[in-house]
Amino acid sequence: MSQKVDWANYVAQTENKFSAFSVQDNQQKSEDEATDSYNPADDSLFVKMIRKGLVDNNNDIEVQRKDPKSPLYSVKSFDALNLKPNLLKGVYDMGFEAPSRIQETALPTLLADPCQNLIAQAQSGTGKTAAFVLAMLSRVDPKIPYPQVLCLSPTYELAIQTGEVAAKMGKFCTEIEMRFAVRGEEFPRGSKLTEHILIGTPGKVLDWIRFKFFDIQKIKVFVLDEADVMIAQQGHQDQCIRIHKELSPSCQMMFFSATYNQEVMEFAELIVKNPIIIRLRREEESLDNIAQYYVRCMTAESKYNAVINIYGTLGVGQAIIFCRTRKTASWLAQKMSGEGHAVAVLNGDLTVEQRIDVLDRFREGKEKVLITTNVLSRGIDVEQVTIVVNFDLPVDVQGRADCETYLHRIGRTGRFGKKGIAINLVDSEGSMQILKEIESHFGRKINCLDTENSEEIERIGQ
Ligand SMILES: Nc1ncnc2c1ncn2[C@@H]1O[C@H](COP(=O)(O)OP(=O)(O)OP(=O)(O)O)[C@@H](O)[C@H]1O
Repeated sequence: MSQKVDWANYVAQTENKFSAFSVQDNQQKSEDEATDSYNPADDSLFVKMIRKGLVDNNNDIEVQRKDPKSPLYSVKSFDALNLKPNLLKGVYDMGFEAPSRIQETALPTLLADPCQNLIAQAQSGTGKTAAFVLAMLSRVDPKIPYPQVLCLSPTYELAIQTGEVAAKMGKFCTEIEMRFAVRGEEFPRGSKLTEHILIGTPGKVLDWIRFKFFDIQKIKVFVLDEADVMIAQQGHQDQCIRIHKELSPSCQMMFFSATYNQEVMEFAELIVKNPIIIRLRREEESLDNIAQYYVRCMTAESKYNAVINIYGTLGVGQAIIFCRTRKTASWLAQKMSGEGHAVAVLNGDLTVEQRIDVLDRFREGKEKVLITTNVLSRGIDVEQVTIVVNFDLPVDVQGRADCETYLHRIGRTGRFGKKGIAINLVDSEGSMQILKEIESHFGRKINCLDTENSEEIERIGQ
């Protein structure tokens, strides 16, 4: 597939990304100076506990595939899914041996003739991207030189990642071309796009519709990745609905996400005509392969120490730490890197080039820890992430538990059946309350990591 993307555009030119930090040391100072009952002897116990949980991280995928309760369960092979030979070649070239449950169930619907609309839910890291990318590539007629498939993602990074998956899968479909519709991609007025697939973010796509760079009526497949946040009022509803309204009534709709709350699902069913719906029961939403814990950290110092301890457990793995605000993320990154730890920060303060550079470096393992905000909570796929830390628990604008964001955040580990650990730092009665809400929402116990309780050591590895 010839991608008309100037990759150099996406590579950061800046030598020192940390210069973009807005350091808020003063704001944190009083917390940092607070005394703490922290005991260095706890370190080794804590480290041992986490390491034990990650021993044997190569959960046997074959075993999971044969377990009907697993999201990786499948009875078919890729050969049985009626994919074009060059696509099948691409799938096998990526090292995929068999489809996951969502791939096996969604693809026959997505490839059926006449085409069917689909609203699909599957757990994070279980191959939704591959499912809709295969459908996108299958539906293209490469002989017609204009955009026929439009895929929207909530963030720049996710659009780029999806494009990279499409490029790999379509490696042998050399006649298919695609274009990113993201910040930084500019055209002279009057231009017409000739690529078959557009992958982008809603704002840029709306601009391109307005400038008539392509004819939205000719789009025959419309994919919404992270569909719930794309159509939620607090998310990108305005822009996505404006795009959706311009589509031809015969356009095939494909909505994918790991989460849909009731309200969002009702809205999705309103805007998608006669959809096939693949849904999970609440108790199926969180994955067994991600062990969830919380640590009580009643002072800023003990929160910071917990992060340092977790850093010490990483071995060959990597961690993503989620903070509520850009300020906290920058403060934490600077404090850690100031003490010689290999960490990076990715938040909205950085330019898009810097953001993609940070993510690339993290993927290459140059930094062990990525400190970020909700901007990276969804979709980002980095196989070696073994630990996710919620430095701050996710809350909505009213300050209530944001269970959907929680699930997406912890889903940055435990990709495709691997083992992962999610650790929540609880720093007040309020955050304990939020943790309890999350626990009862998913009906899953989040265990306390008590560094003085050696029985925990036994439990965490099971
Ligand atoms: N059939 C398969 N066999 C082996 N690996 C696969 C298969 N399908 C997908 N993967 C791998 O699993 C990982 C997770 O897949 P993907 O990113 O598509 O998950 P997702 O369901 O879209 O996750 P999220 O909800 O976080 O967006 C990726 O690294 C992908 O390459």
